[in-house]
Amino acid sequence: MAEPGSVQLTRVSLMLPDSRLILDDVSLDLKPGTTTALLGRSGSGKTTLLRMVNALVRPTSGSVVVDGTNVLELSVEDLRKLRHRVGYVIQETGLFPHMTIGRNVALPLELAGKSAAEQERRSAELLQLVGLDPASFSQRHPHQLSGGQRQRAGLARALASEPMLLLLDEPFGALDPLTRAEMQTLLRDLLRRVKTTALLVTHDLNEALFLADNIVFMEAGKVISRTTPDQVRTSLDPAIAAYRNAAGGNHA
Ligand SMILES: Nc1ncnc2c1ncn2[C@@H]1O[C@H](COP(=O)(O)OP(=O)(O)OP(=O)(O)O)[C@@H](O)[C@H]1O
Repeated sequence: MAEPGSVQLTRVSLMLPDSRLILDDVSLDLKPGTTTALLGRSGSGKTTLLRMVNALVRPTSGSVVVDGTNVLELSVEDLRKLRHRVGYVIQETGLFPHMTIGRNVALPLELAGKSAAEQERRSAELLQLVGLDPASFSQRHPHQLSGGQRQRAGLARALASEPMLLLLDEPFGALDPLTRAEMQTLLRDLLRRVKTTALLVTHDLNEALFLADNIVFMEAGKVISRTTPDQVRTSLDPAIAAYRNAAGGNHA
């Protein structure tokens, strides 16, 4: 039996109807409880690859296996169940604007059939966990929060269903450097505590070095290097050295 949170993408490619090859024979193996960062230039295919994990994008060839199950063969109903077990955080948070923060965070719990009391209790606990005082934030709407606070609420919602897998697509891309550093520390602490598998798309090498166990570099739809933070810090590979030089280095 596959361990919860294991992910194997094997030789996936995506060719668009106009014959553009967006992903070219990419394989990725995420071990349970580890964090993998995808780094690469804009347009190299990082988001597309991440979205393949929960079948938001389907490859034209190759397989996508989560917890031992080929997600490309799942029924609509089973795919829905799988997505409930996957936390998804994007730059724009995806919070519903017409719902309060408390309701937004509780939504996965409601979908999982939890009682109203349980939803309220867990939602307050999760807000606390990401550093938002429930008494002050539960009843507000997303537009009444700063970008950083919204990102915290988005993270709380992603954690609500105790996900086996967290997909993080440039989660802190829109934040100022100080708030971003705060959120990176928060995420690192959370990842250590909840021990979920995580896949992080980022442009920021320092973010990858700070958060990830494994770093995968992409270029033009291909994986060009699979490394670890320690290897990146000392690598003589010119492509990796170029990233290092561009990043300057604060967490590294
Ligand atoms: N639905 C789509 N239809 C057509 N082309 C697409 C679609 N989605 C992505 N692409 C193209 O696929 C390529 C890879 O896009 P993707 O968003 O995966 O890159 P990325 O590495 O995440 O970029 P960024 O860092 O800018 O977010 C780009 O050339 C993009 O224009």
